[in-house]
Amino acid sequence: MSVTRGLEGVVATTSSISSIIDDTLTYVGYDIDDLAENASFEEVIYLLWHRKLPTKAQLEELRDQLSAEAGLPQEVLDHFKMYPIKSVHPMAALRTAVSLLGLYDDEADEMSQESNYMKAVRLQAKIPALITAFARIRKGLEPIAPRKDLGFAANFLYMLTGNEPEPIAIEAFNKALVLHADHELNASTFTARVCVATLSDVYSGVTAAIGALKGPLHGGANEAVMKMLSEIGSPDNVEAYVRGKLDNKEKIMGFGHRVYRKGDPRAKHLREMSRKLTGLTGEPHWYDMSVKIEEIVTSEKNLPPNVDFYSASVYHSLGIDHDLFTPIFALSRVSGWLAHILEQYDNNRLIRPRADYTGPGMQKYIPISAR
Ligand SMILES: CC(=O)SCCNC(=O)CCNC(=O)[C@H](O)C(C)(C)COP(=O)(O)OP(=O)(O)OC[C@H]1O[C@@H](n2cnc3c(N)ncnc32)[C@H](O)[C@@H]1OP(=O)(O)O
Ligand SMILES: O=C([O-])CC(=O)C(=O)O
Repeated sequence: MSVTRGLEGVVATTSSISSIIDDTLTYVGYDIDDLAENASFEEVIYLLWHRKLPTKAQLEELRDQLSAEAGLPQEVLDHFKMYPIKSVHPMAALRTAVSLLGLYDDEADEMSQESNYMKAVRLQAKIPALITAFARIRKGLEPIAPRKDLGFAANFLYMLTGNEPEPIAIEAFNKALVLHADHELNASTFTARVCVATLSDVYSGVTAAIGALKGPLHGGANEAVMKMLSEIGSPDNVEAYVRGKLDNKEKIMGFGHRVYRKGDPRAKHLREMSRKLTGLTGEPHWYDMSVKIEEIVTSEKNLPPNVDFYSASVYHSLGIDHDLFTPIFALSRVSGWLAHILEQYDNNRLIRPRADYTGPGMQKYIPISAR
């Protein structure tokens, strides 16, 4: 048997949701640059789930459904209060809470297309409520219900802080959500598909995907980037810090990618947002440090930044706690996970590769008294 480590380059499914060809990312054939500049996140959700952009009426219907499904069972809110709330990571809380949500959905195991679609709507609507409720409860604050007059991006920031966000914050956050929504067969999406290919339920698929996204080689890198920027502290310290890490053969978080070679097309949008927002908050050093890191890593290792690198300083500039960065990635990416889960159910086959066994040959059982 020949083994492809990390399944690099292995084509494991067909999909009509998103594609990466020659470093160009498209959702259903729409270039990510076009969508980032023009689309609302709700339009992108519709696009990923229906493979077409919505009409005004279809978009309104989706917005109404999301708004109607945003409430959380009281049991889930009470559960947060049982967690070691000061120390638990919000990604672990989200993973557990999504699994718990499944217990309060009477249709969790119902497998019809309509029922699975409505579970997708429910999860997309409730995940922002879960993240913001957790973020508030751990600070001793009450959760805030979403407002009907605000869009998805604005509502998240509103539910987090209780304040109506500035237009520039809404624009930046919407763009970040659009950019993170789907990404072909990345690790968390593959995890979701493997899980539901056993004909397990939607909640199990999303719970598994959150677990995969949490790791620092995947979605967890955005929080790790902010930790690195905070440790560096000032542009003057970048050179010594980065060269020290590279000399020690340590990875610089937010750089490199399994698929992109020339660069991640999402990074330039986040870079520009980082420049703008850090200027507006009077903290340009976050951007200046990031640019200096990029210069060194690109010239020394020929590794361009990925989507996680500049998203860190963008979210920081929006006043978001650093450990919420990866849950925010999940809040966007769940739209893609759900599209892939529905696609997997529509044309399912169990996903079960093989392993090349490297352990000992046949052995005879030795009784414990003789070992
Ligand atoms: C949304 C996302 O998931 S985007 C990715 C987010 N993750 C990160 O930013 C974490 C940092 N980056 C990485 O760990 C990697 O680039 C990955 C995991 C994203 C992709 O990695 P892979 O395709 O598996 O490449 P792999 O880890 O095997 O690295 C190949 C070589 O490049 C080096 N390399 C890769 N990324 C980095 C990095 N960020 N910093 C320094 N060196 C790196 C490796 O050390 C390795 O060098 P070697 O051949 O001399 O041993
Ligand atoms: O595709 C990948 O391997 C990781 C990534 O960039 C993403 O999930 O957005």
